[in-house]
Amino acid sequence: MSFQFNFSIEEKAENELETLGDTALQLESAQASLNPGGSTKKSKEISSEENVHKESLCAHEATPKTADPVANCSPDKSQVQVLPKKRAGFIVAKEHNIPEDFSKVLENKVMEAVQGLYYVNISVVEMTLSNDSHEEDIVSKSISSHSDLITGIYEGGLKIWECTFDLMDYLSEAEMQFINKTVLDLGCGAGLLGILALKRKAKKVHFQDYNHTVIDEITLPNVVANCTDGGGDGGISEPPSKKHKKANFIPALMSKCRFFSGEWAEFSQLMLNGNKLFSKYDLILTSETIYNPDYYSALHDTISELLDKNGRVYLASKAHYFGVGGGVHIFEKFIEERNVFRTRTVKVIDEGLTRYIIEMAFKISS
Ligand SMILES: C[S@@+](CC[C@H](N)C(=O)[O-])C[C@H]1O[C@@H](n2cnc3c(N)ncnc32)[C@H](O)[C@@H]1O
Repeated sequence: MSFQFNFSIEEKAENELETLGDTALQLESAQASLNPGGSTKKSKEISSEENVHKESLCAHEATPKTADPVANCSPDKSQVQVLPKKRAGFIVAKEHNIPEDFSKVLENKVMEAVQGLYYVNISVVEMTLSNDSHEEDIVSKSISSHSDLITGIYEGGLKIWECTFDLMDYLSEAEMQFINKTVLDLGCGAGLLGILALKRKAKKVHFQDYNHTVIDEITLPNVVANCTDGGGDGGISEPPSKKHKKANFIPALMSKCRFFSGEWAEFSQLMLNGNKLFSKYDLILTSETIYNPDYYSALHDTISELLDKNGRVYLASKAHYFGVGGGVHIFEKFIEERNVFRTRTVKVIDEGLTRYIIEMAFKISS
């Protein structure tokens, strides 16, 4: 089965897109920017209003830029607003059906590429969604509150966050083996970590995000766009280039994937209770998910319930998230107190605000 990427953008969007620059418009132009420079940092003014926290979370907008996204994210410039703390827990978990016609998923999407992976241009998604009245309405809420995080409402999955690239680098450097592994991209957002695992021949890859809009508008399109052979050898290593406008879709790859939205405790219940065939994960990959200590309990329990007893978690995080209060050291302390997992720092990225890759495993495994 083959399909053609459909980039039928409405006229208005197309006009507005011109302001994004040449590379935003075409998938094939994205091919030219396969270096890690496909993203840039988010830098917003910090309001002095009470109750508005600032933090050094650094999301990379999926807009075409040329600079290195990681190097671009210096802590002093990367502050974004986050609205007042409120516990998440209102979003019930559900599984998302994969549409039969995969090409529909890519309609009105503009793709870019980074490190050999496709991802949707977030500005175009935002434009499309902000014109629609949408059930979750996270785009309008995020724009109107000038925030990349609205606790309990929107948890940041529309953007690609810096540590995703750190973890991708680490997985490559460590030559992580995915063959026959069941993998969870936890708090997936764009889903690049899960897509990497899929490309490296994982047996199954599950994607989870808090917001269903993120799964439908970002994660699913990204996975679909990467499940092509680029007109080549039947693998998915090369995305379609300028010469290969028709991408050959590989349905078997999509059949390895499942998509879920909802709060972590709810997700865990859905997998354990509503899913007789569920087998625990060999690998859980998670990036920039420990910014809020209020979520640690749910995160810890979800991992302990869903990870195979010999499984491993690879977690990427900044040292500290100003304003929200989470970070690597406070998370490790929490884990230590619970006494279920052991943690090991496997990589430190010492640029600006230090970032870490942490490995977690059960203390008692076979
Ligand atoms: C800052 S975003 C990071 C997205 C992506 N991993 C990345 O690095 O680009 C944090 C992600 O964690 C997930 N998340 C945060 N808190 C959550 C919660 N309490 N329940 C479920 N998911 C949550 C959201 O889905 C969100 O996409």
